[in-house]
Amino acid sequence: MSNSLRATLYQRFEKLPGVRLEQHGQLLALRVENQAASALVFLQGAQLAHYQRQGEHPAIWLSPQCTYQRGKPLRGGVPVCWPWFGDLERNPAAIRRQWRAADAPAHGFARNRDWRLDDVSCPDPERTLIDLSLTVAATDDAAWPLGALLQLHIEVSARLRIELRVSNQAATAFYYSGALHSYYAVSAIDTVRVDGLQRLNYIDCARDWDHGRQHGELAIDGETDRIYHGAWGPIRVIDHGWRRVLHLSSEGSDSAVVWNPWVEKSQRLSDFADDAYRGMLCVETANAGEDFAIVEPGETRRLGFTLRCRPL
Ligand SMILES: O=P(O)(O)OC[C@H]1O[C@@H](O)[C@H](O)[C@@H](O)[C@@H]1O
Repeated sequence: MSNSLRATLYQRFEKLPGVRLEQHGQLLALRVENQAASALVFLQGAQLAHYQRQGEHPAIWLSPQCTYQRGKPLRGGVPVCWPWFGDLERNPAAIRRQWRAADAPAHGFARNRDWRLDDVSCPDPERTLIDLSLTVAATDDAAWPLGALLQLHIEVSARLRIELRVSNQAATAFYYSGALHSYYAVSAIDTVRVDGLQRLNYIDCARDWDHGRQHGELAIDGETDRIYHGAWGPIRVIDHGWRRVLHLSSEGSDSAVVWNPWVEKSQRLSDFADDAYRGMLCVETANAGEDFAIVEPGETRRLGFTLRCRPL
């Protein structure tokens, strides 16, 4: 980012109450604090890295081992996965065909790019609104030669709301899958149960993409990597250790991904301590598996979630 752009951002936003720009390693971030909550959002990937209600435990988990490098997504927070979810090879042919380069980064390229910070506003002492965007122009991106505008709206208040809007700005329709890949902070993974997935069918990505069906609340007691289909209703992460419920409701999503790497995969993951799996759980608001989207020219699609933290 050029110095003049950086200076403009400081000039525009640092005078707002509770708003500060911060440099973390090579990355620029926006810290906001209001009477209800605090948050940290990186311009790279429009990645929220922290959200905590005043006086409570953090709701979002971020690895203390992050190295804050350009082009490398942070381990934790809410990475924006787009225009494909996970391994490109596991996506429908219509999505695979749109990528023209040899190497396909896991979870797409949006989380590695610099987004624009379009606006920050503080409509009242308990609410801060943040808007970021990323333009992918057909003409300057040979690897993904389509035209898209991505806009991410974040509300930091007593609740956390994140909405991704995907608009088609070109003459050709495109397909995508993706996710708001939330890493939630939990007291201890063995005291956590996930409610709201009962009777849903899932793809078990950790067990050869086998198919399964959820019976009862989900307890995490081994590597878990599942795409649940038909996950329209609210999902509750019940944390008995912190006596807290993370209540999630989603928009524009028919699928939810639940991921915890457990013992062995933790040892292989970048920027992740061997025992970090105990303090986090990903419940991702997704368009994944058979739930993918097509965007016609001029159309806009949305993917979003609202997080409410409630006492148990
Ligand atoms: O290490 P990454 O690319 O951030 O991905 C982390 C995980 O993200 C999850 O969404 C996937 O289901 C997992 O398979 C993957 O391991």
